[in-house]
Amino acid sequence: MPSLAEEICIGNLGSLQTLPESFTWKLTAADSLLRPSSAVSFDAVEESIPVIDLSNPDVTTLIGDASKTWGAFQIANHGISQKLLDDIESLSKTLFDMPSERKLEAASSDKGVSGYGEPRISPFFEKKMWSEGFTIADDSYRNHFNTLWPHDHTKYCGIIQEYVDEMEKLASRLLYCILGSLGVTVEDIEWAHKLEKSGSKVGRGAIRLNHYPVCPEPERAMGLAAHTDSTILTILHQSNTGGLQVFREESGWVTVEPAPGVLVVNMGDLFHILSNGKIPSVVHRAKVNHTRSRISIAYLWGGPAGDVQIAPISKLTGPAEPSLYRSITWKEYLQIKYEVFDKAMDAIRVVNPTN
Ligand SMILES: C=C1C[C@]23C[C@H]1CC[C@H]2[C@@]12CCC[C@@](C)(C(=O)O1)[C@H]2[C@@H]3C(=O)O
Ligand SMILES: O=C(O)CCC(=O)C(=O)O
Ligand SMILES: [Fe+2]
Repeated sequence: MPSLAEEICIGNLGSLQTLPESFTWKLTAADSLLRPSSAVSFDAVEESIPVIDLSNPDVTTLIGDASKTWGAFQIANHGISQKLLDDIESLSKTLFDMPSERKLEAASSDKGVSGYGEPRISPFFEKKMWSEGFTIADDSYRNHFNTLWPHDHTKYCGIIQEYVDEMEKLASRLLYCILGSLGVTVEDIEWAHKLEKSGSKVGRGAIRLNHYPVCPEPERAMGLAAHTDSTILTILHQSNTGGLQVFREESGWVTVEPAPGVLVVNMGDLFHILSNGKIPSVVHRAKVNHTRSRISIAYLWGGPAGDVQIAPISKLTGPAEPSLYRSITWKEYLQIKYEVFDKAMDAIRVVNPTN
């Protein structure tokens, strides 16, 4: 008979019959570091973020409006095949269905972010989150996949490779579209111009496979705590079970209902910097479920590879609108974020903005 302490392991949360104290969220300001006002409730309001058809001739206006008001939207007719979405979802299922000990063999090392484990934001919260996941941030996933699937790793690595290629193309297409709505062209940003010319083969992103097991007391638990993504933008595929909520000051928490083949797009902190504050980075979280486990796959896009500086676009700054943030590389931003978390944007804000 294992002791209670042994039973509570992130790899087998789904087998627990009661919610341990360490997983019970009280929704005080400490549970929602980014927007204390968002801590007030577990409930969501009856509103929804727009679904935008990418083949609509008004796509630029629609996407521009949604990213400015919500910092998030959903997309249909995005060109990602249903087969690829199904493939990566079943890869995730196969992984999370493994016994805890097997999954832990692919655990991320202390130094690395890649591999199996808790969400990266966990250390900033008092309570534990009801989820497990696998992060792909560099090529080390190939070794992990070798350990997890000695016979099938080539097939699974192929799916990841294809997913990364397709998502990178889609992410840059969305960037160009949102820039267009701000009256900016790719030529206005040196790195974006290079990216466009190279057919977006020089960008950088990460994938996070998230699994939220069934939970005995979903009302008091949290799958993934309120956060913003440290990206330019994130493209999220959620399985047919919902759980994602986005926060808007005017509305409160809004549930993003899953629909077949529809992807969610979130604006991240780097887009906020790039747009000199015109595009909000959306605060979002994942709730859990009593009867159904849930999988989501996030493609976190950081834009340019290498040590390229991301700065407010000069066309969007001027005497009346001074640059609000200093320039920063993605790597540097991630370092700051995982030192000071909710204060990361303040840490790079220009104190007395002049031009
Ligand atoms: C490239 C990134 C972006 C990371 C950190 C690193 C690898 C994993 C990403 C996520 C994925 C899950 C949510 C998040 C908030 C987390 O805990 O890990 C993300 C975080 C961020 O957007 O800050
Ligand atoms: O599971 C979800 O719906 C949200 C996941 C998420 O926010 C992330 O991976 O960054
Ligand atoms: Fe996120």
